[in-house]
Amino acid sequence: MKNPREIALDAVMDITGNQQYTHRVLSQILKQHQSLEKQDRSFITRICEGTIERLITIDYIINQYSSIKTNKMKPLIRNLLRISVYQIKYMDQVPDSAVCNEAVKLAKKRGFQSLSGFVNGILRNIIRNPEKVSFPPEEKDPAGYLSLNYSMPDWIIKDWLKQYDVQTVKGILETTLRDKKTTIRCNLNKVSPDELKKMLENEGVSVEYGAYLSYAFRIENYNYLNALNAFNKGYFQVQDESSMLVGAVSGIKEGDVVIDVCAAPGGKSLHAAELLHSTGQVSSRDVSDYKVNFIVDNINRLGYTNITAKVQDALVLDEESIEKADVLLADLPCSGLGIIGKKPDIKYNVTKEKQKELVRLQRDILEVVHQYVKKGGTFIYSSCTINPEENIENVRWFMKQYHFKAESLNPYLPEILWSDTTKEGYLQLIPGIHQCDGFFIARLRREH
Ligand SMILES: C[S@@+](CC[C@H](N)C(=O)[O-])C[C@H]1O[C@@H](n2cnc3c(N)ncnc32)[C@H](O)[C@@H]1O
Repeated sequence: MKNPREIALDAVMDITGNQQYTHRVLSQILKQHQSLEKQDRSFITRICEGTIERLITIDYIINQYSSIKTNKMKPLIRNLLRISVYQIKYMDQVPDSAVCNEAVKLAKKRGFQSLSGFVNGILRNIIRNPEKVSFPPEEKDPAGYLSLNYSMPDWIIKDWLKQYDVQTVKGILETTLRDKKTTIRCNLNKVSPDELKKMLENEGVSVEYGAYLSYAFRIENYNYLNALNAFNKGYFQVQDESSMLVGAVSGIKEGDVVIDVCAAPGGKSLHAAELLHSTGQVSSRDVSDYKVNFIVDNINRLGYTNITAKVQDALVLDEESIEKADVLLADLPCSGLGIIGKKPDIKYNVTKEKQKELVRLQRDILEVVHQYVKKGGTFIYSSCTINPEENIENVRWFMKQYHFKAESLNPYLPEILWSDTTKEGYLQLIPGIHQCDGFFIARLRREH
């Protein structure tokens, strides 16, 4: 029988060894161990997510106490040390000595009797001599300092420091590590925001209002979503407020035809269906059956009747859609640097080369899908990244190629989000400056 620490160790082994996504591994593991208490589930989740999120910092710390560097250690020992250091440094509720004893027991249980002394020595040394860790001085090496302190690859920090001042970069990094609430959109077709709030609170969930939209809430203290009545009844959809702003600025009117070309799991399509108030039609598309099934599940749960989902590769022209959309949503695949707080794996997987490939893919998709917009229709381009090449530079490129004009977002946005760029038709949301994920939205109108 495995205890929660061993389950967490196996999850971290799987994530780091097989390059699996943290959220997928966690959801599989938690499904396999459904009988676990809520407390144990959150303990496992916290250790896995936290260890992956802080991996650069944790390895840096271990390497200051060990003559054998983490990349030369046996994978089990390396990951056992990693989850233990995470608990020692970032989880106050666990006594350090217990973390150390449990790690030694686990090393023995997993066949590493001979290395249990090594594990014990390193962890005891970290506990006894915390001052031994030294980070590069911030003034001399800001990128190195920020990278090691906030566990972010060096090249990403250097890129951000070219675009933003140090305080903004720190804000992004701090928010990314801190902000762990789930944001939800109230399904106004079924329930009012106040009713939803009461219902969730009656189910023991902590609920806060969103920062920008009256139908957005931030929730925490629930076991899992499927265990909530309000979720099963389709009273809400998990969606970040930044992503809800796409619906807010789309200007969708009753009777409109909306096409969403990269839609799974359906956040923006479903919001569009709601904004149509049971009229019009949303065609929600993604590249595979696997992806489209997520949209279908959400349509069924939320109970909208004016939306259909189908497999359609956005790179392949769908003749029947040409000039059919009053509103086209293109929320394209991107480097995801705005949602690292929710998906920590992104920061380790993305590279400069991958970002360049994504820009090419985004432009290839735009070349095809812009044809679906009616003359005079609206085109909303969005992404969940803060990389300008995938955002404003793509929009500028697009406007040079095609007859589309940017339009002010201000009539649709809460005043607090107004800026020079929103007047020009685009909004770059930055974690730490804005109270939501990093996200980009541009609103364009087809001229002829
Ligand atoms: C940023 S996500 C979309 C999120 C979604 N709009 C929402 O609000 O829930 C990008 C999506 O693009 C899809 N995608 C990638 N390449 C595609 C292609 N060639 N055709 C259609 N969809 C594609 C991915 O499967 C992914 O679901």
